[in-house]
Amino acid sequence: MELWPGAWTVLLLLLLLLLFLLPALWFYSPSAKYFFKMAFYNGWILFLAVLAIPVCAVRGRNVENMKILRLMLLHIKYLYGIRVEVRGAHHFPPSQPYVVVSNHQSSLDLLGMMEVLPGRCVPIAKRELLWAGSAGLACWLAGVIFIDRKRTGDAISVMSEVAQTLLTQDVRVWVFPEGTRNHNGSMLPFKRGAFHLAVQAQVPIVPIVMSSYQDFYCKKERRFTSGRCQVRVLPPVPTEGLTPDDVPALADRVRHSMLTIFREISTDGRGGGDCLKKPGGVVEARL
Ligand SMILES: CCCCCC/C=C\CCCCCCCCCC(=O)SCCNC(=O)CCNC(=O)[C@H](O)C(C)(C)COP(=O)(O)OP(=O)(O)OC[C@H]1O[C@@H](n2cnc3c(N)ncnc32)[C@H](O)[C@@H]1OP(=O)(O)O
Ligand SMILES: CCCCCCCC/C=C\CCCCCCCC(=O)OC[C@@H](O)COP(=O)(O)O
Repeated sequence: MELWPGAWTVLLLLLLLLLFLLPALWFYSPSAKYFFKMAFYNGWILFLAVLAIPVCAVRGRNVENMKILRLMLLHIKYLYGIRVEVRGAHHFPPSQPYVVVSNHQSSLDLLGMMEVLPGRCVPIAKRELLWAGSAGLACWLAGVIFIDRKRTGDAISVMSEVAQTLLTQDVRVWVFPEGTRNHNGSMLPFKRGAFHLAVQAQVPIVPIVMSSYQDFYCKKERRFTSGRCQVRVLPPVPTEGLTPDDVPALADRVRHSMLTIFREISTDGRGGGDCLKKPGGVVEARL
């Protein structure tokens, strides 16, 4: 086979790029490192999902498949040198349906989530995730509940169906009540779906707080190093006897308790900030 003469030069340049430029970028450019690490994170999850799909497909769409995904994802924290410390796991009610609510900083939340995910617990996710290739299909097979955030009525009726499922099929649900990722060192106002869900099903709410990632991860600064994160499970909040009228106060109370813990367990004691590092390594808080 004859190659176009210039092709050798191109191949040689590509080889040089692989051998020297990429490692050099890795070592000397934190932004490139951030980019590679995030690309690998997503790519690795997509790859693992390809492996998980046939195994999960044997059972069809089933919440028990979430155990398989969980086991397959647990090692990722070691690849990234992230120490996840879990506290308060004894607060999970032993055998009953409940609604977990947790803060949502980034797609890295998957690491903390898999660390504590209880049995028969399904996350509620935005519908767009269903189209994330193999990851979307794996999520669907594991029973992840998808909602269309652009159609409030549809999202609410899905949540109401979930309330029925909670009771009849003994499942737990994991909701990110901020409704979107938020990495600004605080928590967004909580949307009320999770709280309506818990009140409709009359099941407890289990709040979970993941400490700020800002010591080791900041999207804005393109910074991603190794680090540690604490996942704190708070005592369950009962909803027995509450009505829809009680939902706003309930949501505020839970958010307040979570924010207090978030500030307490985030390493700079203030829950980070807008990850703006001042000279001297002090993180300026923007709460
Ligand atoms: C091995 C490889 C595996 C690879 C696979 C991948 C790996 C792992 C698998 C699992 C991991 C998956 C993890 C996925 C995480 C994804 C996280 C997300 O996608 S977060 C985004 C989606 N989640 C949410 O949005 C949840 C929080 N949102 C809400 O609760 C919202 O309220 C809503 C979505 C229900 C509606 O939102 P919106 O349209 O903005 O409307 P609101 O203003 O919030 O509400 C309008 C009024 O309606 C009231 N309301 C809300 N819910 C109910 C209800 N159920 N019943 C009755 N009324 C309800 C609400 O209170 C508002 O009224 P008001 O008078 O203003 O209070
Ligand atoms: C062939 C199609 C290829 C698509 C490639 C998509 C790449 C996605 C790869 C892996 C997915 C990893 C699963 C991570 C799960 C966490 C999801 C997540 O954190 O979603 C964000 C969502 O909560 C809030 O979204 P917004 O902040 O509102 O936005």
